[in-house]
Amino acid sequence: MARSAIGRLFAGLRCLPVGNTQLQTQCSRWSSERTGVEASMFSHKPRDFSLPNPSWGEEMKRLYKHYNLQSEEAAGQGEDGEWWTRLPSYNRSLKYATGGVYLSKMIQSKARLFTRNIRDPGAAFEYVLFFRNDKQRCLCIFQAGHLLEGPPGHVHGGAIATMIDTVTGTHASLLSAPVMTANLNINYRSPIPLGSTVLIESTLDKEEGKKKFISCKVSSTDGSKLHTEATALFVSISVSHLLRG
Ligand SMILES: CCCCCCCCCC(=O)SCCNC(=O)CCNC(=O)[C@H](O)C(C)(C)COP(=O)(O)OP(=O)(O)OC[C@H]1O[C@@H](n2cnc3c(N)ncnc32)[C@H](O)[C@@H]1OP(=O)(O)O
Repeated sequence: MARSAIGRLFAGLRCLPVGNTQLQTQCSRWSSERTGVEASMFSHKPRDFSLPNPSWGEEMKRLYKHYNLQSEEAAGQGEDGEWWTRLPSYNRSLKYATGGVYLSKMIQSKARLFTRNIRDPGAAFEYVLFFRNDKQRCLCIFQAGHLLEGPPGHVHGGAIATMIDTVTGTHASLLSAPVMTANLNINYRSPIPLGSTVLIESTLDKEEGKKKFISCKVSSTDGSKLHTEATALFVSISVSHLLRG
């Protein structure tokens, strides 16, 4: 019972991140044809955290416009060429799941995505993710807020790791969800000033069965400074993997 409810939830969630109105509409339709559980998932309009807010600095806004424009132009151009599509981003995914070792009522009602759980705009993780149409690359514009301080005036290494895991994990999920991070190797090359905007780019290196190898780099927005490099391994899991405890 619990497994099938969560399986349906994952199927629904795979539709959610794709910033494609047609696909979302199809998913909504698909869901409403099934049980009321999925229908209720789409009956409200959750907040999309990757839309501009007043905390965004000039560089964040400029880059957002740049990549968003590519999506809009591509939409009018058909299937040819390369373009980026923005991914919407929500702060919860478990609300309607039932049962399971971890899915107590408390968790169902209070679970929030780690990077989206601070309401104060600009205080922590401000980011927007785009994926390229061939899904070989993802790109994230990230503005690091004052709550992410590590060394004075600079971003905490754990916060950087969180963003790398988020970008590469989202990338792997786009290829085949659900996945979990099996391995993450990070080299910190130069500190990231607090409040600055950086680019996080992930590239699919190879796929081997259940494994996806993804590399990632964090750099200044003009590309002149490499802040961080990483490689990550994601392994596809069955939904029952999350229920084992
Ligand atoms: C929409 C919102 C998106 C937000 C994105 C956020 C992304 C965040 C992602 C995470 O942070 S996940 C949380 C952190 N990760 C974990 O807690 C994972 C804990 N580890 C596990 O659950 C399991 O170890 C794991 C799922 C990774 C693997 O277990 P399995 O039993 O499924 O795999 P198995 O042991 O059968 O290994 C499968 C393959 O992977 C390889 N492998 C597994 N773990 C490895 C490892 N650590 N290093 C290298 N290789 C590894 C393993 O050798 C094997 O290779 P081969 O197929 O070639 O034989």
